[in-house]
Amino acid sequence: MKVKDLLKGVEYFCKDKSLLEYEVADISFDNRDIKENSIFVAYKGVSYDTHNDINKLINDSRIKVLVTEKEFDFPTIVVKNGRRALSIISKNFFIKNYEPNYIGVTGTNGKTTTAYLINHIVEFTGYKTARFGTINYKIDKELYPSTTTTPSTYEFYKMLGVAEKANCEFVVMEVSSHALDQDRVYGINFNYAIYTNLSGDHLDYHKDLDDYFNSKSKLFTEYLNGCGIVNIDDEYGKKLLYLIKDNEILTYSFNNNKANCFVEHFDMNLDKTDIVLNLLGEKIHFETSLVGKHNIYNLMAAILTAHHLGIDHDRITRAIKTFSNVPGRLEKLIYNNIYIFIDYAHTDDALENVLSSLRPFRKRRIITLFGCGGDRDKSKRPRMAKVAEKYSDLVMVTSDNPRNEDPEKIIDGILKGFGDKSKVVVEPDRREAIKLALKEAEPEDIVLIAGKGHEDYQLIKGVKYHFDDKEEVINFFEGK
Ligand SMILES: CC(=O)N[C@H]1[C@@H](OP(=O)(O)OP(=O)(O)OC[C@H]2O[C@@H](n3ccc(=O)[nH]c3=O)[C@H](O)[C@@H]2O)O[C@H](CO)[C@@H](O)[C@@H]1O[C@H](C)C(=O)N[C@@H](C)C(=O)N[C@H](CCC(=O)O)C(=O)O
Ligand SMILES: Nc1ncnc2c1ncn2[C@@H]1O[C@H](COP(=O)(O)OP(=O)(O)OP(=O)(O)O)[C@@H](O)[C@H]1O
Ligand SMILES: N[C@H](CCC[C@H](N)C(=O)O)C(=O)O
Ligand SMILES: [Mg+2]
Repeated sequence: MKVKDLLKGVEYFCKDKSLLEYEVADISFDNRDIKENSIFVAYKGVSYDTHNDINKLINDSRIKVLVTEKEFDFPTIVVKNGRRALSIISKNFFIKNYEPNYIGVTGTNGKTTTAYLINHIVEFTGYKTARFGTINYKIDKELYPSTTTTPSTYEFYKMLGVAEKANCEFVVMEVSSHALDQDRVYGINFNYAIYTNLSGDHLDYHKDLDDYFNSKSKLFTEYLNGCGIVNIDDEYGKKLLYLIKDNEILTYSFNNNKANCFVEHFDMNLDKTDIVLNLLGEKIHFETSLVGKHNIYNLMAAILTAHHLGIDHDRITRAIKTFSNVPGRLEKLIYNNIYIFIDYAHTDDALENVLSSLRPFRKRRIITLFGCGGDRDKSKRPRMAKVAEKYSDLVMVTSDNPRNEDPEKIIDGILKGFGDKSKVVVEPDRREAIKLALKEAEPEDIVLIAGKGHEDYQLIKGVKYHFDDKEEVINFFEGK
């Protein structure tokens, strides 16, 4: 493709116009992965600035043209923002004329579940979809491993190119605060933007909660051209209402009857929930295998979206009835009448939601096992301990993904949050900790194994080991 065609929609300055006439075969942006005959886009990233390698890059024969954020004493194409340029260049390279219905979900918790629900309802209705998120990326029936919750911009547009060829009419995706901050989806106009909630997480990356919120709100203020769907039980959700301009807004709340969707009635046990919602004045009654009050929020967000898309209520309720579960989200296993739940709760808010949902069904004890990820927000560690202590009869503190941190140090951070350590057991080896928890459990106990959900690995000092909470439970009881 010609460089000038790749640059359509990018503001640039180029002294040597002949660069624009070059033909390139791919896009590069990483010095460890330079493609033959490519245009290289340099930018200052979170931890690395490829401008520092410019002298090597200019002499690399695989690179035909360089796009930079500053001028050098050799010709480059100069742009103000390299990340944004990379997004538009990737879009022009991979996509021809693709205008599906884009549905983006953001918020601290509930993105994956809400995106799965929406995707399911839309597929049930007969549309072809693409879905991007934490667990995997899906294009029609094809699954791809997920790298980050929202793919990097190059990967994102590459996948959209595949979705275009597969004629997917919908793209349902999680849009993380990191992705918004890093312009990974720059170039897309979302038809729907959904806000779930905001609570303490990622404060290693974002300066504070307001900064975290500002990144999330970009989905509504910069990327939305359609309908915003907002949880108004959340304080930041209320703020968001004032920021959304020139777009329709639909709201949801548990019991605020001024919201466009709220709960009239619900009846929940550990297997299913029966719900009556008020949906823009009409009652909608359905049963779901999802449990937990937080999932009612996810359901409201999904149902509002489906309703606005014009999907009739009967079809929505039938779709929800056939929705089984999201892997690793309150995934239930029962052995010897012990109820074991695997859940991805890795923030205090998520843990609070899950444990407060399980607590009413406690016949005997609640045993909670969790750890915290290394190289991630340290402030959530003691807060998670506090929540675990509040709802549990026994807490097993272990490792999550230590990454490059010392597991003992992470555990020390967690232990600071407990008021009373008498019901806390520490076992840094997650496999051993799961065994201990299950050995300890007796019929009618509830065991919550939190933090890793669907993950089938453990990251320790740069090495990815196979590890799967669910597999550990099955092995324990089935003696493998
Ligand atoms: C901190 C962070 O978010 N980093 C992400 C970000 O990095 P960045 O673009 O700023 O890149 P950088 O590492 O500073 O590098 C800048 C440039 O130099 C290049 N480079 C870099 C290193 C090098 O040796 N050579 C080199 O050429 C890079 O390719 C890039 O072009 O952009 C990259 C591409 O989009 C991401 O892969 C990378 O995610 C890292 C791997 C990561 O772990 N991110 C996590 C925290 C994350 O994004 N999580 C969110 C939220 C999950 C949730 O919702 O809870 C997610 O969306 O998954
Ligand atoms: N609406 C919600 N409000 C609060 N907590 C929730 C909600 N939905 C799910 N959770 C809790 O958060 C965990 C993660 O849920 P989910 O994967 O749907 O969220 P996510 O936003 O995609 O998370 P991540 O950013 O880690 O991918 C669940 O396992 C559950 O414990
Ligand atoms: N998207 C989240 C996932 C955390 C999952 C948890 N198991 C951990 O490793 O901390 C993050 O990257 O912070
Ligand atoms: Mg997710």
